[in-house]
Amino acid sequence: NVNMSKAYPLIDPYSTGYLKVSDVHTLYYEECGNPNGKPVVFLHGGPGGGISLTDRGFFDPEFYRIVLFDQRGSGKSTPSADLREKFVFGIVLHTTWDVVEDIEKLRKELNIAKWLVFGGSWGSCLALAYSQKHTEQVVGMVLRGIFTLRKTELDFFYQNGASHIHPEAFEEYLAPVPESERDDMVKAYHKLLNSDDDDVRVNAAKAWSKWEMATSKLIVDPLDVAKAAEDTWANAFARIENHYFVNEGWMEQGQLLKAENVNKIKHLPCIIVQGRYDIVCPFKTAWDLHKQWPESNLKVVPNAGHSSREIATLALLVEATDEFRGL
Ligand SMILES: CNCC(=O)c1nnc(C(C)(C)C)o1
Repeated sequence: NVNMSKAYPLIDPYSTGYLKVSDVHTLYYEECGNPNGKPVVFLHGGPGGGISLTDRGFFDPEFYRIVLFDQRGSGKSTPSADLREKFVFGIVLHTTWDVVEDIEKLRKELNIAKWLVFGGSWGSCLALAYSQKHTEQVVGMVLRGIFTLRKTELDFFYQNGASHIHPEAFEEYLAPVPESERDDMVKAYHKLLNSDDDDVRVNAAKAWSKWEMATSKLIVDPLDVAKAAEDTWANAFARIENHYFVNEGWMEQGQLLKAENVNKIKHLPCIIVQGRYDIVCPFKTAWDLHKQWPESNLKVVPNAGHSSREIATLALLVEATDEFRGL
């Protein structure tokens, strides 16, 4: 029952494809809207969340060449939930920086020189990492629910913080973890999500995913919670998220918020849309980013949580992409 009233029509792609980006991974991507329009790339959350039909609705299809893709291991990209970067003796696992380069590979495949970058939650983290590394390819940024994988951010949501707002859902999230291991939930879930026992792995993936889907909106949406019960989706979402969080995104603490890195992109137009009551990626991180980047246009949604699909948040995101048609 997602109210997409402010969104653009959910059009069909005019082109879809698969792009091999490494020994292991092939990405699914789709292009919607105007083939000759201004390019925009949509970076989904999670990581591991994959794109959804409704993600097309943030952009004016007559104006934008809308590029959406499932990041490695996510959605229709293959192999699902695979954490490996390459097949070599011993295991080399993929990192944030491999995904940053995947975006570049896709951009070149589509013969795009520069594009607007749109990303929420993990997508905002990836957008910051990408734009700070490939600044010349970015014309502007629309960011939502700012997330930079600092330990304080991860602790708030996965250990002790959001649990005070949703204690009953948190008890379900705790359930698969032995009491003796509950002092480090991300580490405990890493064991469960990489178990050789399929039942243990899938059960943990559903519990991990349900915790996030039950807390993403100010008013809990049963449809979101139901999504967490889909085995394949939950497995990819949980395994990939946990893999990135155990490694704190392969970034120094606060790296994306450091002046030396924000200064690389602060000349770019940027609109930040942040729910006041976002308990998945609390407002503090958006505030820290804005203080480092005062030129960014911070829009606080007074009656929203984390999701891009809460009505007021969605409206501001569409307003932002409409405004950036003038870039
Ligand atoms: C900690 N993960 C936050 C995030 O990136 C995220 N939250 N919800 C999503 C989906 C909409 C992709 C489920 O992603």
